[in-house]
Amino acid sequence: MKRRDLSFGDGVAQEKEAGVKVLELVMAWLSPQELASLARTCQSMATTVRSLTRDRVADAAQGLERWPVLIRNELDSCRYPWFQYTPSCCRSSSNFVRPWGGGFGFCEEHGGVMRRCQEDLGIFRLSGILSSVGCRCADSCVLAQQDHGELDDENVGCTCGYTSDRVNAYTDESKLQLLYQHNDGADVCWDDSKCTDEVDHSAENAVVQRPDHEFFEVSDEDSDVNEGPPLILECGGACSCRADCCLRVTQQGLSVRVIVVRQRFTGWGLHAAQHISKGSFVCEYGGELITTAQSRDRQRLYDEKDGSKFRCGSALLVVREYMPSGDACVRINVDATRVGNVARFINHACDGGNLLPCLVRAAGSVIPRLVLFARQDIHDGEELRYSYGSCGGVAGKVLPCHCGTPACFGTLPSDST
Ligand SMILES: C[S@@+](CC[C@H](N)C(=O)[O-])C[C@H]1O[C@@H](n2cnc3c(N)ncnc32)[C@H](O)[C@@H]1O
Repeated sequence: MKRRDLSFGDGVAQEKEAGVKVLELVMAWLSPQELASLARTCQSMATTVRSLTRDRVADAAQGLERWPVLIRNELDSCRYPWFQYTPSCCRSSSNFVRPWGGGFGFCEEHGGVMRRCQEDLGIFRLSGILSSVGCRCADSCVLAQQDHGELDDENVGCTCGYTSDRVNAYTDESKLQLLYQHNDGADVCWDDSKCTDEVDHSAENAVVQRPDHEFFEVSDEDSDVNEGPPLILECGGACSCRADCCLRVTQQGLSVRVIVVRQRFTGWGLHAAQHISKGSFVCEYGGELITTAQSRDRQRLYDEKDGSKFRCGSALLVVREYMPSGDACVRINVDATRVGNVARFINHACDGGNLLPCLVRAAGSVIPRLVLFARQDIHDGEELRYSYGSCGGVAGKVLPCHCGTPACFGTLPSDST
């Protein structure tokens, strides 16, 4: 009898047909006892596959983070979006992300998830341009001692772990130093919206991080106007310290417990599933590193498909790193729509939200990574949010903003480039 299954393409139907023929041949060969044993084996395999699938669906991180990320939808029948999980950024053609989510786990002797990722990709170890020189610390690094922003010459400590202002990026507890004293004596705060006692809620003064990008495009934009996210230099592949050194804060994947929650106006969102203290590293914005040309093509596709396949919005982020000279910037495009991590669920808030996006460049790496730190203490259950960029949408693709903050501009930021 000719079997046809109209729900599959012709190629698949032919394969199924061939499979049925093989099965018929096998059945003719086997004794009833052998057939019964084969049936039991198949049944136990099916049970294993079902439980594997269930576990993967129950864990948004597909087993690739240090703890599972639960998914909660008590609102509607919208299904959890399918995407391949990657704890960190990857090249779009890379085959290290496997359909079953397997691959690399924590691997201390090789430097943990991040270093493994970087080695697989090769792209983070390009020598030369923009890559910083690594430290020569044995085992774990020691923070450089600073007195009012001045380096103590007697105890210079590790040569990594600085901000682009040459002050320690982290405290002794590996928290981001959100407020520090510059060597001109002035207090410097990365988080402008929280520096003064009185927060200015006007839309013009809402925190402006400039998410803009291309895999590696240097352009000559005016950095007097465009301030990119703050830059941190961490230990990396060029250093001799161990993978668990205190200056690799952002290199071990998701560092706090979170949950993906379905929400009424903003689709899926990411919530804290524990108390997160101010300055803690939360996660990297993981996804496919793509070129600017690719990002434009994909954005066009996502804009067209909005309302159908990508109905909860795409997760294509453009970031610009502004050069200290002030006359050039590097554009990085990360698309977390099809390959991404938990950061793809973090929604926008016009007042800057409770997360601070920063760029981190590991010593020996060319391309910086976008990472998110808690800019304030965050309660268990609170939604995690940051500002996607300068407020206001681009003509033709204006999406309403439902952040609900007093600073709400009314529309989501979007990139026109
Ligand atoms: C990176 S995704 C964030 C996760 C997304 N909510 C989801 O369901 O996958 C960005 C998309 O989320 C939605 N979104 C994020 N913040 C929003 C906000 N404040 N108001 C309305 N929609 C928002 C928009 O559709 C946006 O294109």
